[in-house]
Amino acid sequence: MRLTIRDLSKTYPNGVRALRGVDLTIDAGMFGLLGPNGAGKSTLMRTIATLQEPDRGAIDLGGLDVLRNKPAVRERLGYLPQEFGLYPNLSAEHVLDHFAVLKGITDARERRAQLEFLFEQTNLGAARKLAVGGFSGGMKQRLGIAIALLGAPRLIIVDEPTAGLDPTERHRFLNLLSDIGHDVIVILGTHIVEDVAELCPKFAILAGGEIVYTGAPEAGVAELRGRLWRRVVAKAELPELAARLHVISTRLVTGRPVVHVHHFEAPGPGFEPVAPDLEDVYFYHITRATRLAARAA
Ligand SMILES: Nc1ncnc2c1ncn2[C@@H]1O[C@H](COP(=O)(O)OP(=O)(O)OP(=O)(O)O)[C@@H](O)[C@H]1O
Repeated sequence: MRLTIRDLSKTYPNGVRALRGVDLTIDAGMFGLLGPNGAGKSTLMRTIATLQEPDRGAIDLGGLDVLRNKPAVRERLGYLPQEFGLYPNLSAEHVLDHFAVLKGITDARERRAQLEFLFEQTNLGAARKLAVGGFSGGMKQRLGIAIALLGAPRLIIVDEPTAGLDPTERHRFLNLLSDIGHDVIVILGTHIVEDVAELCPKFAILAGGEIVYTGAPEAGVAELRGRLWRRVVAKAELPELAARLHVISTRLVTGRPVVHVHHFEAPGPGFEPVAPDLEDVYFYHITRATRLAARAA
């Protein structure tokens, strides 16, 4: 199964260009879609999920033209949106059963079997009779993924699923995602770099509606090896450094700013080499795109 996206563009009526000629090829397995707030991740995922129209472009799912065969795509799709409401007084079992019917699983025995399996998989068995209004954020997200997994979808899209979860629930959720079959395409949209580092053999970075990087996390890290430098700086130095060098990030380490700079050799006294990680890859490509856009303007 392969998902191919070609030249996908979307401008909202207010003039925001949310997607600008997006090209992506996504094979079975976990695929991370990483980008800052407003990058266009939700727009891209909603378009793949047939919930909104692009202005231009094509999407193909294993030979199926997604934009022209929406009902057929929906049969193969599981989608966990960023925000979703559930009737708070209904039990988890009632909710899941209801969505199973909507998904077209009309045979009662088949529906029972799927509910058993999904409550087991999402570790919500003990809570199935409880009203969802009392669920924690993590339980709600796990119920959301159970809903998305109904009907054994071939394409699963989850939008920012770990935002707001505590570390225990976040790990539980990521483990759950990693257990989904390997012959299924799972697109994980997130702004959390560690989610991608922990789960995704392939990923893309979306910034300003454009794909600015796509590949394997290790390849992205390898490209930066030997080109990354760090230095503890005074806050007052930052503007001058940023004007002169490609500063990819400024982090506070025990209250003092530490810059990471992309440069082919040591950029000056006091800089020491640093081994890149995926966060550096993310910041490098985001800042590079911003610099290129500023130069073109
Ligand atoms: N319905 C809409 N009408 C107008 N502008 C929109 C609409 N939906 C999104 N946008 C704008 O399009 C851009 C991309 O939004 P989108 O929600 O796709 O980004 P995102 O990467 O998912 O961000 P976030 O993580 O904040 O949800 C943003 O500038 C956003 O304000």
